[in-house]
Amino acid sequence: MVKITMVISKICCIGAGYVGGPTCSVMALKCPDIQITVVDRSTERIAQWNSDKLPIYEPGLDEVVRQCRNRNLFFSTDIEKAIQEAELIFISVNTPTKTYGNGRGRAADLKYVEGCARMIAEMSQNSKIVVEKSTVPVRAAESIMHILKANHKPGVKYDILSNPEFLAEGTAVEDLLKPDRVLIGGEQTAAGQAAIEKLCWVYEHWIPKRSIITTNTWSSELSKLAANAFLAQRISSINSLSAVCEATGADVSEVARAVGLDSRIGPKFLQASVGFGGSCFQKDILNLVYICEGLNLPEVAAYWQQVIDMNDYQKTRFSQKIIECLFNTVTDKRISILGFAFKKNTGDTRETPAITVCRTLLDEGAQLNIYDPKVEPEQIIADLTHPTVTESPEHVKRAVQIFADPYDAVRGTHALVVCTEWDEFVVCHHCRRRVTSKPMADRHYQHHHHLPPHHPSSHHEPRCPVESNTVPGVPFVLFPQSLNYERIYASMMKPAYIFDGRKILPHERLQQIGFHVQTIGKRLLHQEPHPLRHGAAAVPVLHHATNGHHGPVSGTALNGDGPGTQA
Ligand SMILES: NC(=O)C1=CN([C@@H]2O[C@H](COP(=O)(O)OP(=O)(O)OC[C@H]3O[C@@H](n4cnc5c(N)ncnc54)[C@H](O)[C@@H]3O)[C@@H](O)[C@H]2O)C=CC1
Ligand SMILES: O=C(O)[C@H]1O[C@H](OP(=O)(O)OP(=O)(O)OC[C@H]2O[C@@H](n3ccc(=O)[nH]c3=O)[C@H](O)[C@@H]2O)[C@H](O)[C@@H](O)[C@@H]1O
Repeated sequence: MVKITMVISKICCIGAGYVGGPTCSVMALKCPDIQITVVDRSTERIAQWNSDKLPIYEPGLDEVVRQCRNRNLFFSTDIEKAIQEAELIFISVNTPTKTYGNGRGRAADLKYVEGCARMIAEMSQNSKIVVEKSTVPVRAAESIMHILKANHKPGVKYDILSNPEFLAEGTAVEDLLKPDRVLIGGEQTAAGQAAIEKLCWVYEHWIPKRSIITTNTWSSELSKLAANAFLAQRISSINSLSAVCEATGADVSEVARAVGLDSRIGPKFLQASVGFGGSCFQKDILNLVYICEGLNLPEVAAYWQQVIDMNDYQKTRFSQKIIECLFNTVTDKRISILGFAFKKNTGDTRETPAITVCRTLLDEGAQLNIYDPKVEPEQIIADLTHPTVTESPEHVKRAVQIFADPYDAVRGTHALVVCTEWDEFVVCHHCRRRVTSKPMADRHYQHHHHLPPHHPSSHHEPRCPVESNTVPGVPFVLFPQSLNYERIYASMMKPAYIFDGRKILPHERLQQIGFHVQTIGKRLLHQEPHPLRHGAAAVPVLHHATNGHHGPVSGTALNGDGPGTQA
């Protein structure tokens, strides 16, 4: 190994997005001896990074930025200055799926990465280590090197490293502080190894050496695509089984638990859902498929394509189920969508499955009330009026209403659809603890049954002793808001439907309230007896009117989920 004679004192990161911003913030926090400047050509984005309202929502990020900003962390649009001063430059720009020309709809669009390479070549006056942080096709570093070498200047030398990012949105700060591994790929030459050592030195400020692994450049680039493909494949695998569960009476959570307890398989990423979203899984797998086709490996391409196809199937299947259960028509029905982000704890909506659900319902003539705690209303409208989603943006604007309060969103609607697993949808509205299972829901209900609903300003918040005694070690977490499904039920049209696209709600409890419940990977056919109400009948009896009645009343027993659902 080559000995390091110089450490890095100035870093520049091109791209102040979901990766560049959090990555450099945590790096600045942990490396106070390094000055880090994050640049972007978007003046608006940089202004937001320099303001009190950051352009992205990530738990814990505000605090990190507050500590480092204008100390050793800077956000700027002066790209030239930052490039010139830096010894090491991260390229952290977007690499979306191409929407034009060769490889349209599949290949990664490298025009922004190439743009960075050209800027670096033009502006640099001394040697640089250039680090691919963006997710790129395998051998992209070669193209970057071609551009840099073709614009050779005397005395200016470049080393290219691949250092893909594995953070997940919603847990970015946590992931960056304690990554499973940091991966650095470089050329197997003395100069390449020296560059690797320097980047290792930066990470070693806070990451144990054993967690920093080094490979050749191509392995590093491919490992990033492979990791995302494996993760997405697990979701598609469990989602494929969720369809089998619904058809047979198995419960996908039980299957996932049983399978995940095999230490060779492990429990993570086996949560069945309406489908995966996010800016990367689909784009990176499409890119992998495209690469395989280019390498004349059609069988390999088809194998990975199936992960995407299964995800599309799952999103469509869930959307169609909503329509079927609502008597095969949603025309002029108002439906509330709870959660629009592609996962909880982020305001990001890129490739969110909520778009597919909303588009399907809008195409069928439904009207939508949408609530998400973190997504900006303009973003929802922009997503749903995008040309790839609708040919009639004016119709969408008329049919969609965005709400800042979930109770306002559900009022008067025929159905409620959970598209994002936000914690506030699943905490006890009395004690604000997470309610995830039927026994837990029942304990909460028994304990709080006669208590008045919690008032946010109350200093005497009722605590649930049952829960705190039965789950030792579970941290007490307060959420700013929490949903009261009895109140929701009372305000909805009847029969009131819940479609839980995340399998997070306490379904039997909701059935007890009177809801018709449908979820992923579990058949919920029978309304169960209500053990907690005086003189409850063996089967709750629902009035089958469309409006006006706020709870189980005498009438015709509906033993199932209404016409149109599978038996
Ligand atoms: N979003 C995520 O959670 C993760 C993303 N990645 C990868 O990281 C890369 C970046 O992703 P995001 O941060 O989500 O993208 P983003 O779209 O949030 O941010 C990219 C930023 O780069 C800027 N930019 C583009 N070209 C530029 C140029 N020539 N000069 C200056 N600024 C320029 C854009 O204005 C934008 O602000 C992608 O390759 C993605 O696949 C990797 C891991 C996680
Ligand atoms: O390259 C990237 O962009 C990143 O992509 C994912 O991170 P992210 O997309 O932010 O979030 P995930 O937690 O992976 O969730 C992706 C989607 O899968 C869904 N999901 C996840 C897990 C699960 O068990 N079931 C499931 O449906 C989520 O709800 C979400 O819609 C990877 O987890 C990161 O390691 C990677 O760096």
